[in-house]
Amino acid sequence: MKSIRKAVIVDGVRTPFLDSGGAYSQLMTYELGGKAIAGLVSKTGLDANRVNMVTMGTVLHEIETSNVARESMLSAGLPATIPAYTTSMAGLSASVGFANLCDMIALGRIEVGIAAGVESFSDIPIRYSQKIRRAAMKVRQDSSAKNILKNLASLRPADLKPEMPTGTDFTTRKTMGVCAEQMVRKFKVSREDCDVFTVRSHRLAIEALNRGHFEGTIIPVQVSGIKHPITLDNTPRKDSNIQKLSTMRTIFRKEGVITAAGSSRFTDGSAALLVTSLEAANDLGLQPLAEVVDYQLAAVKSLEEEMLLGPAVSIPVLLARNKLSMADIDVWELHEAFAAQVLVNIACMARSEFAGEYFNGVVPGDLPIDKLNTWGGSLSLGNPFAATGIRLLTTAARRLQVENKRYAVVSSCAGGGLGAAILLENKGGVELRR
Ligand SMILES: CC(=O)SCCNC(=O)CCNC(=O)[C@H](O)C(C)(C)COP(=O)(O)OP(=O)(O)OC[C@H]1O[C@@H](n2cnc3c(N)ncnc32)[C@H](O)[C@@H]1OP(=O)(O)O
Repeated sequence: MKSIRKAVIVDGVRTPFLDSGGAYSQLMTYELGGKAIAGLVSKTGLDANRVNMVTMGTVLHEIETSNVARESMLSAGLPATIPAYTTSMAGLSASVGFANLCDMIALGRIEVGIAAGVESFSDIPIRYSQKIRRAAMKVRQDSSAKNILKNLASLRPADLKPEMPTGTDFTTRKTMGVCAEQMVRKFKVSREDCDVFTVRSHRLAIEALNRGHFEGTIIPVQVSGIKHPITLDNTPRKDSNIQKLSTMRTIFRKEGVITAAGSSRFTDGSAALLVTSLEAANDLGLQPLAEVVDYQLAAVKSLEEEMLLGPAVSIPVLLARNKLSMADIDVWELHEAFAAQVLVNIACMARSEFAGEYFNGVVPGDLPIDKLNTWGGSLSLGNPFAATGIRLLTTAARRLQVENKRYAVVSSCAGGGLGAAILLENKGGVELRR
């Protein structure tokens, strides 16, 4: 067994993120996933033969390509000899693949990995109802005309209705929006603060774009039938202002705080990131953006009241283990599932009334909003679930270099009451390859 080694993030890319139902509708999920992997290899100039493992997270599994990681890397033209596997942990699906690769690097099992994520809400697995599925299985066992007729007769017109994935949590039978509103009731964040946070997300995304922060990391995607390659996200909105947002109706609860604007949208996109051992990066002549120090996966106690409290249950544990305080972190990247959900997590960690229940009486502290998601977030950039995890890591690693800071924390909530926090450290200046 080799000793523990350092994993480093070399670089990351993503496709433009597009509202679902748009130009990526013609692509199957694996094709979209392949675009990010191919873009990463091309951007870094990596000899693909040096890649030891590919992971790809996805939430909406397409049955034909159940190991979407494998199909995506093959469609990207990577050598077939590289193993690839798909990771699934709701909104943390890509993050857990990334964490796996870091552990494999630390243990000396691999040197070079690609961690990717993909989501297409335009090609979702729509199923027949359970009654039809059962009847089909019975006919498969006995395909006599008598049995076919018997099973057909057992069906009602309503059974023919296809089942669409609804985004409803299986255990609680509630949508994420309803769950977020339930958290708002306990942690008391205001509609006004949610609107301000949403406007900020769009403003910062547009500013980051104009300042060129995404240059080179958003790879152009050519889709057949569309004349020009797609080069930009279509999600940030210039009309996201307080005047407009304050008049919008709430979506998930009449007396609630969450509007369409304050919700991340169903988005298509993919992202990929190169993670290597420090030695391999040196050997390949690649300058790492950041070292991966540690990560924490966690889950909440109550799915009813805390579904999207993942950051608040994972960040304090991660920081305590690394003897860091909230104030030691200069770069924060949190997934914005809903404006209200981000504010609830911040409130939970900052307010003494929750310290006893959640943190053994110790208040983790204030998460400085001026250091949070300063290049926009999921509200403005969109939320192709698994690809978001990789976008957050790439952004955090690049922000560390652009802002010349030491520590970054990336954190996400996820369906099923899951949460992750990842600690990155900048170990030296890098001239960003744009
Ligand atoms: C771990 C996790 O990530 S959990 C989170 C998982 N994600 C989710 O659950 C997704 C939640 N989101 C949703 O369900 C949907 O996006 C919804 C229901 C909130 C909204 O969907 P839609 O009804 O399609 O919203 P739509 O895009 O039509 O917007 C409604 C209106 O608000 C306007 N609007 C939406 N966003 C903005 C904005 N940021 N600024 C200004 N106006 C806006 C639209 O223009 C539209 O106006 P119109 O009616 O005049 O055309």
